[in-house]
Amino acid sequence: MVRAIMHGCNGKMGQVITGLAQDDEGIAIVAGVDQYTEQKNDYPVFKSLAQCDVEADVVIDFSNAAAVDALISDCVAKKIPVVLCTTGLTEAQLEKAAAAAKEVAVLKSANMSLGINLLLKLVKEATKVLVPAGFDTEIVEKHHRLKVDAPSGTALALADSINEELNNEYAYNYDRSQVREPRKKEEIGISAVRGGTIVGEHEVIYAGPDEVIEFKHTAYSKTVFAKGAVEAAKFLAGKAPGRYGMEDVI
Ligand SMILES: NC(=O)C1=CN([C@@H]2O[C@H](COP(=O)(O)OP(=O)(O)OC[C@H]3O[C@@H](n4cnc5c(N)ncnc54)[C@H](OP(=O)(O)O)[C@@H]3O)[C@@H](O)[C@H]2O)C=CC1
Ligand SMILES: O=C(O)C1=N[C@H](C(=O)O)C[C@H](O)C1
Repeated sequence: MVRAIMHGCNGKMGQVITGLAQDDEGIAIVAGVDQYTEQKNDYPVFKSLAQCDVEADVVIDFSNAAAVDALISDCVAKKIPVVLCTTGLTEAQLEKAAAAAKEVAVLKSANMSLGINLLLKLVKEATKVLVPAGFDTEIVEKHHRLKVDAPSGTALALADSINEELNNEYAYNYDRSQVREPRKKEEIGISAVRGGTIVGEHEVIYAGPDEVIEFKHTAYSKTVFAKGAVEAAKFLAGKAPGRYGMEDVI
């Protein structure tokens, strides 16, 4: 059985994963880390990973970007693999995660669902055919009103996947309100909608001459992300240092 520490254990995703792990004989949450350590879990909760004295095989992280620097340092110090799911990381944090992967196994993914991980591949095929034929690419993401980062990590991952097929020559446009000019060809538009309890929707729109093709993924519950994170943790426990992704798990 894989022993996991849940970083951000009292948050929305932390609690869904805690529930899922209770019914899974392949994984046990042996400790948690959160800002407030009041006891609502059947495992001990610490204020930081550094303070956690419980032995574990892997850390699962769903917290917030401000917590990730310390998390990465603590994982390296303790030599524990980490499944990094928090979004909204800075360039410096992404570089820190890449450097940490030389010391421990790091699996970073903005979206743990099967559907989005398939879509990341499908958009490459679509881009290859459609962009040279004159199609423009726009991404629209929708999330619940409590989400603090925008655009979503998934929207950025989709844009990166598309841009790789375009030799990374396209710029991302998040806001057209400040200029009065036609859309540039070499850009990918990314728009964010926030409201209510929307779990997560991502649309990739290819708009061409007289025709439009749209790919859409809708998450109906946080369980799709939680299941992916649990499988990723089982996969990562015991792995050699290096960078891993959900494509290695699925
Ligand atoms: N990769 C994926 O598939 C998915 C990624 N996410 C991402 O995961 C992250 C968390 O999402 P969600 O659970 O909805 O958010 P929540 O805000 O509900 O949960 C985050 C938890 O982390 C806690 N936290 C804050 N600072 C620290 C710290 N220094 N150490 C440990 N814990 C801390 C928060 O405490 P407090 O409330 O007191 O601040 C809160 O309990 C977000 O970045 C989100 O975008 C979400 C879903 C899927
Ligand atoms: O904050 C969320 O809820 C989600 N965040 C992730 C992201 O930023 O892409 C993944 C998912 O869509 C839910």
